Amino acid sequence: MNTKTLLSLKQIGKTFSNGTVALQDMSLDVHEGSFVSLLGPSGCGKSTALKIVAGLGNLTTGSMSWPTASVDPLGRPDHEISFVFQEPTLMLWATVFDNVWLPLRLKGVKKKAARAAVEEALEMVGLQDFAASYPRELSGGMKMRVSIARALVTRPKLLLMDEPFAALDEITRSKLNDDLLRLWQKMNWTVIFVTHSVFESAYLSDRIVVMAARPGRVVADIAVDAPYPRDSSEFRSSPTYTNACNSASKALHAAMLSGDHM
Ligand SMILES: Nc1ncnc2c1ncn2[C@@H]1O[C@H](COP(=O)(O)OP(=O)(O)OP(=O)(O)O)[C@@H](O)[C@H]1O
Repeated sequence: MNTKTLLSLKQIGKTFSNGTVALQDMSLDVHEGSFVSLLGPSGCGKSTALKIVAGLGNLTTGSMSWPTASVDPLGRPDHEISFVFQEPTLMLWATVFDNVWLPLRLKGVKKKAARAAVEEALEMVGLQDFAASYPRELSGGMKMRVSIARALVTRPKLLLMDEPFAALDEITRSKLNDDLLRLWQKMNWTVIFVTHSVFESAYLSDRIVVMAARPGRVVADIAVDAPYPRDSSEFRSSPTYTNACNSASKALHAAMLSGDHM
């Protein structure tokens, strides 16, 4: 396993101007190529942590560093992060192709020059035949696939996913879980995945970081020591999966008792 540290958070804290302590003393080293889930009750700071990693929010205390990544003069990783949100956030008036082209377009890449990359991204998520479709013509799962294609068209090193499948039905979610794992292995990404689901975190990740609220903090760090690819039915009935679910459930339960997140 790769043990190079891609991202290091050292005792980071975030207090919003209204006084809410969204994160306190959060430390986390994320290894290159790992799949880390942030699991926790509502309000424990999962999204805040993800936004800070994406450079979308400032730290109040602590530090964040990228020991192995190339960085710009402000210390931000250079074009290597993509973000996938719970809502696909597609442009409804634009075709699937144009939606996926957007991140490249924002970097000044013309449509013709972007064509190969967009087509490759669509193929990776199984939507090569839908380039000319509009979002209204797609199912919820397909819209999320477009959102993932848009995230991977820039070939990111780190993929940040904020409850990407939470709004989908169980079957679609399970299929997208498998497709995500397949892509993760193929693309050699590092993934930080926010979820409320113990089962999803245990199925997907090699590490589950459990957080508690008020103040948002890390309360458990659970390794899911099983190789990939994970055969869905076999892995879900394995002791490793069951133990990971039990440990994560217990930690989550304790986290919920320790916070007044109701
Ligand atoms: N811009 C903001 N201003 C003030 N408080 C905020 C802001 N954004 C988030 N918070 C608060 O910070 C805390 C952490 O929020 P955050 O969205 O990171 O939690 P979360 O774990 O992602 O929750 P959920 O699972 O419900 O999405 C919450 O108490 C939230 O109300």
